[in-house]
Amino acid sequence: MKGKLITLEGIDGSGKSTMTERLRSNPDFKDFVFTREPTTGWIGDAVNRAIHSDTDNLAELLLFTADHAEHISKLILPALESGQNVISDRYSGSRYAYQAVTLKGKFPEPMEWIQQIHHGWTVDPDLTVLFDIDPKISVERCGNRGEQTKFEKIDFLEEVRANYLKLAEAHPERFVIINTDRPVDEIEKDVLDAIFSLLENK
Ligand SMILES: Nc1ncnc2c1ncn2[C@@H]1O[C@H](COP(=O)(O)OP(=O)(O)OP(=O)(O)O)[C@@H](O)[C@H]1O
Ligand SMILES: Cc1cn([C@H]2C[C@H](O)[C@@H](COP(=O)(O)O)O2)c(=O)[nH]c1=O
Repeated sequence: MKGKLITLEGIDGSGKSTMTERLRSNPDFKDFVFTREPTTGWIGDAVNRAIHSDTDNLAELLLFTADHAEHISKLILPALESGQNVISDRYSGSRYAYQAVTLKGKFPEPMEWIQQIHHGWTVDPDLTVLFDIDPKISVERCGNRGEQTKFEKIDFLEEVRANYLKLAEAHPERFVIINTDRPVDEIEKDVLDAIFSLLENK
């Protein structure tokens, strides 16, 4: 594969979409493919129905995972194979961090179980930028936006954050943790440093 896959991860309201828009309007990124999960396709629409309703947690994970499979085969792989760099606002890390909380008690080791069902077909990112912030701050930021998902609760997001930090500890070779309780310009500088350092080592 010739292109690089960069994913932006973090709890709700941590600033990923704000940064995605900054990168998208940066001329250095004009040839990058920007994408997101849940996707904007029909399976992504089904995911959005699930997260705004009382859907069974396992069914919800499987919908997110189906959306990921479609994303990989229709967009991620073709783009990378054609040499394009891809930036995804949320990706598999969201499943490992969020659904490991919703499926607590259903499986002895939910995060490992979820990772296992991705094995053999997912594409691991070359770089994951983890937008790290205290959920008390991010939930307050979300309060200033419109529609909320069922995940935007402080206690729940504390657990999601802990899962993200666990993933970052397990994969120091590709995770960069960025404190996003700071002005956007400062965050942007760190994000650009992380991305350019990956691309320089190509
Ligand atoms: N560094 C920052 N300082 C203050 N407010 C911010 C900062 N970054 C983003 N915000 C604001 O916080 C809110 C959430 O930001 P954003 O939508 O970028 O988060 P997100 O990580 O994409 O959230 P989600 O995953 O839930 O969609 C927005 O109202 C945004 O304007
Ligand atoms: C990909 C993915 C997402 N989620 C959660 C995270 C958010 O609460 C929503 C998506 O909303 P966004 O504001 O559009 O980012 O879904 C998840 O639980 N698992 C996933 O795999």
